[in-house]
Amino acid sequence: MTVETYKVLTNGVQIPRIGLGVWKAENNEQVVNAVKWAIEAGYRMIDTASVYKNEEGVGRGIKESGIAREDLFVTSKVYNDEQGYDETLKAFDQSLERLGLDYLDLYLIHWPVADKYKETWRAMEKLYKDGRVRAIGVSNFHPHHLEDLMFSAEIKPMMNQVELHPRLNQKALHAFCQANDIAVTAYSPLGHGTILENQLLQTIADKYGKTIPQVILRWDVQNDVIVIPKSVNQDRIISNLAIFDFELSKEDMVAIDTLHTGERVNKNPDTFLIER
Ligand SMILES: NC(=O)C1=CN([C@@H]2O[C@H](COP(=O)(O)OP(=O)(O)OC[C@H]3O[C@@H](n4cnc5c(N)ncnc54)[C@H](OP(=O)(O)O)[C@@H]3O)[C@@H](O)[C@H]2O)C=CC1
Ligand SMILES: O=C1CO[C@H](CO)[C@@H](O)[C@@H]1O
Repeated sequence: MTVETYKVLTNGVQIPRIGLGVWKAENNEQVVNAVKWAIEAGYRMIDTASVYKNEEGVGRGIKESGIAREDLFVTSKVYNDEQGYDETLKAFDQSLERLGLDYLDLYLIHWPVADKYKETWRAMEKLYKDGRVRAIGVSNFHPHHLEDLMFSAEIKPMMNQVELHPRLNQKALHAFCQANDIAVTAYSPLGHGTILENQLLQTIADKYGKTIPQVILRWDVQNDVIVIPKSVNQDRIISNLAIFDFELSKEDMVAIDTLHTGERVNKNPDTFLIER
């Protein structure tokens, strides 16, 4: 199975299959270097968020890399305390300013804040219609949130970014998204660094002469899931991208599916916002 390095979103926009995640790359110097190393290695997508407090570093990394803006796909997100119509428009401007960019490729509602996400979505639609962002979507939305949002939305979300890794394979959510033309991005694809040792994954990795992270990331792209592994280490940044030169067999894909336990490393969208 050949996998293109880009996926086409429902509105025709091309999104790279793999990008660099930068959550917890909080020190600006660290994020600047990670972004530059990633672009140098061939990454064409960076995933940040206002709450990561590193958009300025991401912007500097992009600028110092010398890459043409149109060759890069930049995602950011509106956080929970920034939601609402006017608040979202303002948060978007602030993200752009910190990034030093004049448009985003993808803007996401970070979490489904129950009493706010519909209003927030109207602002996302405005930003999209005004040409300030090339695609809009959500993150941490369960099917019931998506159904509720789509019921009143003028423009359907083009992306749902969710926690997804071998221990939480999100099969039902993915099927729901595919049926509704919503692409899926796996965040914490390496379980936030907790799925780096496993006998089954090691056996599969050895068979292909690859590492466990490469096997997991390849499993994602073969499942038509976009991935955004985070690393601030140059060797690991380079190695995580080396997933387009091998193919997992159907048997190995199914074997990886058996690792599902339903365990999360992040919060459950149904309870997180109640705690907020
Ligand atoms: N929408 C949302 O709510 C969320 C979105 N995200 C996004 O997803 C991205 C990725 O998720 P994240 O939770 O950061 O975790 P990941 O699953 O990407 O794991 C990152 C951890 O794995 C380590 N690592 C990365 N590559 C390798 C490798 N090849 N070998 C060994 N260790 C490795 C990193 O360390 P090191 O840096 O030292 O290499 C880091 O500790 C985030 O950075 C963020 O952009 C994440 C959480 C929530
Ligand atoms: O992307 C994420 C990482 O940081 C945030 C703040 O802790 C989380 O809420 C979110 O899921």
